[in-house]
Amino acid sequence: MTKASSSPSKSTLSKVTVADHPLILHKLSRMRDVETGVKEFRELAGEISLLLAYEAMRDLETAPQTLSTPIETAEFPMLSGKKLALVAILRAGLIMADAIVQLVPAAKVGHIGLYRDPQTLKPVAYYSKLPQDIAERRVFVTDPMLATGGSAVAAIQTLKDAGAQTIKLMTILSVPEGIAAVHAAHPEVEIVTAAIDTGLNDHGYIVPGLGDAGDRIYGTK
Ligand SMILES: O=P(O)(O)OC[C@H]1O[C@H](OP(=O)(O)OP(=O)(O)O)[C@H](O)[C@@H]1O
Ligand SMILES: O=c1cc[nH]c(=O)[nH]1
Ligand SMILES: [Mg+2]
Repeated sequence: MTKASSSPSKSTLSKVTVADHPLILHKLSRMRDVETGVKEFRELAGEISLLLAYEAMRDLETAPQTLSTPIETAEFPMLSGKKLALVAILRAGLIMADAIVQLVPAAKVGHIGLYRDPQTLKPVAYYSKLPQDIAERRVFVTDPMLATGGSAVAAIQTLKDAGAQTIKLMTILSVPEGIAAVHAAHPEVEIVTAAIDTGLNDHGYIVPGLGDAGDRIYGTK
């Protein structure tokens, strides 16, 4: 039996935040359970995504704005700075972006379609649609699984090619191999994840993991 995710709080890895809040860990354990069905799996993925966004967006800028409460007029913090974009790596990342957009409804949403070839484990690109002003936005890339890192590396490169400059990667499960791959290719990209698992099996699946996230979200297996 593998010991599940004993990642250090807030991580000691540079540029990696492990959001190991008890609520997140409990929900993640429910997601891992092979008995958890499609409906609950989706709900849990959405709930964890909201909690991860709380952590990932902690450094959003605010600026004081003058407002009147029913009691008095004063200055209060409102979001300022760069506008936001959520970019989902299809398919599985869509569930995260769909949840997070509830928190930041003015964010634009981009989609990058990639699937991992089961033999080579290399990402195959099949779609890309990004906000035209992506260069001016803070970008949060969403994908529940960071395994070999090939998909995240490719997606971030697509974003950079389109002009994106400020990019954070949000994942539910990561492994050291995937984190290393992202940081080898894109050292400045911060990663916010719920857990860092042990590693990968011979098929490139995260161990102990939760299986194929896309298949579990969409019921395709
Ligand atoms: O780090 P990597 O080794 O690249 O693996 C991670 C990728 O694999 C999964 O997508 P998948 O290819 O299964 O596509 P799907 O979301 O359509 O199921 C997952 O959602 C990531 O995008
Ligand atoms: O464990 C894994 C690895 C890649 N993609 C998944 O969906 N799950
Ligand atoms: Mg999949």
